[in-house]
Parts: sequence; C-alpha cells; structure tokens
Amino acid sequence: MKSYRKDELDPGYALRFDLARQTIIMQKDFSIRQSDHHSRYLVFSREEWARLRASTPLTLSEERLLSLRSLNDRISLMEVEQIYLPLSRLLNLYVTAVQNLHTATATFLARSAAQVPYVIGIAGSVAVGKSTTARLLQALLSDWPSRPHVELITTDGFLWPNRVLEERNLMQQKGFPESYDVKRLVRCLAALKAGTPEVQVPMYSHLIYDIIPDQMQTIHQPDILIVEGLNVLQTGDNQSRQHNRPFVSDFFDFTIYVDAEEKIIEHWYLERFLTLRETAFRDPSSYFKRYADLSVDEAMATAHSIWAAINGPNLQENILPTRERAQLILRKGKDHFTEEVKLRKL
Ligand SMILES: Nc1ncnc2c1ncn2[C@@H]1O[C@H](COP(=O)(O)OP(=O)(O)O)[C@@H](O)[C@H]1O
Ligand SMILES: CC(C)(COP(=O)(O)O)[C@@H](O)C(=O)NCCC(=O)O
Repeated sequence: MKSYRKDELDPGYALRFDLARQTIIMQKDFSIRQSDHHSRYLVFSREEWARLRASTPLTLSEERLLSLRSLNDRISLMEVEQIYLPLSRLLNLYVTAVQNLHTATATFLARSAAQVPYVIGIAGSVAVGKSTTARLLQALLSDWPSRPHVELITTDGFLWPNRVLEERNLMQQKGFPESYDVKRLVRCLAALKAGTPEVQVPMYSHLIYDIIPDQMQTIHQPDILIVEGLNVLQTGDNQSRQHNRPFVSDFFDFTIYVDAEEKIIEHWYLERFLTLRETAFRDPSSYFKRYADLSVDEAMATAHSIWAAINGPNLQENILPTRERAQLILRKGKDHFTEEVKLRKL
C-alpha cells in the first residue's frame, strides 16, 4: 500500500480501516468537498449538509412554523429538515462542549459554575433573511430536551434615533456603522454575557422607522442568546482598536453569516417592500404611509432607489467584508433555498 505523508493528503479524503482487506485505505470523504487545501472552511452541498442531521427529530409542526412566518415568508418544512435541523444538532454539540468547559473551570476553582449565556450572532445584508433564520433557530433550540431558555435581540435597537441621525446628516446611512450607538451595544452585550439577571435592550420599529420611545425589551439570564443584525461581525474603527476596546464581535461563541448574491437579495427587498405597501404602509403610524398609494411600478422604482442609495452600498462596503469572520456561512439561492453551507474548521 502506498503510504502518504500528512501534507500530501487532500482534506477532502479520509483514512479508513477496511475490515475485509485488513488495510488502511484512503477514501473520498462524502461529507467534505474541499479542493482548496488552505481554505479555513469545510464546504457542504445542500445534500451533504442534510445528511448531517443524523437522528435529530423534527419538533416543529407545520402549525408552529406558520406562526413563525413574517411578511411574505414562505419557509418550507423541507428547508427546516435539511438545513436547520443539522445546524441545531451542531449547535447542541457546541453548547454542550462550552458548558462542560465552564463546569471544568468551576471544578478546578471549587466554585459553582457561573451562569453564562451561549451567544450566537447572525449577520448578513438587509433583507437576506436574518430575522427569519434567527426566529427559526430560537424555536428549534428551545425545543431541545434540556428546554433551554433562548432569547433573541436585534442590533437595530441600537441605531441612533432618527432625531440624532437627522442632526448628524446620517438618515441616508441608516444601517452603516456610524448610525449605531456601538458603545451602548457593547455595554449591553457585556452585561448579558456576564450573566446580569435583568438587562434592558432598546427596540426599533420598522413601522415608525425609528427607535420606539420608552419601550425596552427585558432579557432575563438566557441559556442561549441570539443576536441578529447587520453589524454583528464588525470590529470597530481604528480608534477603538488602538484603545483595545471590546468589539461587538468579541461577545459571540458562534457566528452565522446569511449570504446570497446581491441581485437576489435586492429582489427579496423589493418583494418585501411591495408586501409592506399593501399592509404596514397603510397604517397611519407608518413612516412610509406616503408610499401606500404608489402604483406597483412606482413602488418598485422607489425600493430600487433605496437599495441603490443605502442598502446596496452598505452591503458592499461594510457587511460583505465581514463574511469570512463567521464560523458558518449559509449561502441561499433564489426562493430562499440554501445551496451551500460552509463551516469553519477551527
Ligand atoms: N427561509 C426563508 N424562506 C422564505 N422566505 C424567507 C426566508 N427567509 C426570509 N424570507 C423572506 O425574505 C424577506 C427578508 O427576510 P427577513 O428575515 O425580514 O430579512 P432581514 O432580517 O435580513 O432583513 C422577508 O420577506 C422574509 O419573509
Ligand atoms: C433598520 C435597518 C438598517 C435594519 O436592517 P434589517 O434588520 O431589516 O436587516 C434597515 O431595515 C433599514 O432601514 N435600512 C435603511 C434603508 C431602508 O429603508 O431600507
């Protein structure tokens, strides 16, 4: 049998012991499609990823799924089974491993283990499906046999209120790094990660297009915290780096980037805008009520110009460059079906 030096092995191949032939053979590993030796990621096709579900049961009923749907959400049970159940299984293994590590530290120090939440960050463009992914994961993780307490927060609550954005001439940069009160977000994440019994988180409303005055979300020591937002993988400006200040991205145990081609994401943005024109924009308190009476063509042109002026440039300049920091990248195609999953090796 030819022997292989370690550096000769393609990471897409695995060494296996062949019982019949009583020999070690090199076999293509079906679960790893990897041609680039230096890539930090293992790359899975949809089918390969779906096989990694193992025996994780589907606990979400069609009825429960319906209640999770937002706007024109058409998420299918097949997507949940093939993509989100394997992800739920992976997260379960990771959370258990981290909890065991906390227990080991506590045993070493002869103390009881501190209650520290496992923090999952979900990043990606506006309209790529971050909040849908976050709500689905919250439901699936809450259904684990240990019934963990899973909370979800969104970083848009940390946008500066419109009043401040207007003063600073930043209304056309909503969602850009400078439109967030990052210090407040970091303080909040630090308090949550430290296991503070009760943390108040500000809230944003897409209806009034602003921070909701005098209303906060109260978070009570979750076992798992999901943080969803455009900026969760961002690392701050040079000044904060020089002063060694913590970044938003410092607080995550696991990060997911929801990815798709910009043209497809823009299409989802346009679709969502058209749905809102028929629903939320008709509400008298809607910031966009002036758009309710637009014709379909006018609404499409308006949404396209918002995309071209704000969300598209933000994706290219500030969000896409953070993609390779994520531990997991879900790449979606048309119709929101995940086509490829990339998992960081370390
Ligand atoms: N997995 C999915 N299947 C079907 N539709 C989806 C899925 N994810 C998102 N959508 C739809 O795409 C649009 C954008 O999703 P949303 O979760 O609101 O994005 P984000 O939070 O990134 O802005 C919404 O209209 C939503 O209903
Ligand atoms: C408030 C947001 C930055 C948040 O993004 P999301 O949570 O929808 O991904 C975004 O929805 C937004 O308002 N962007 C500014 C341009 C626009 O009106 O779409």
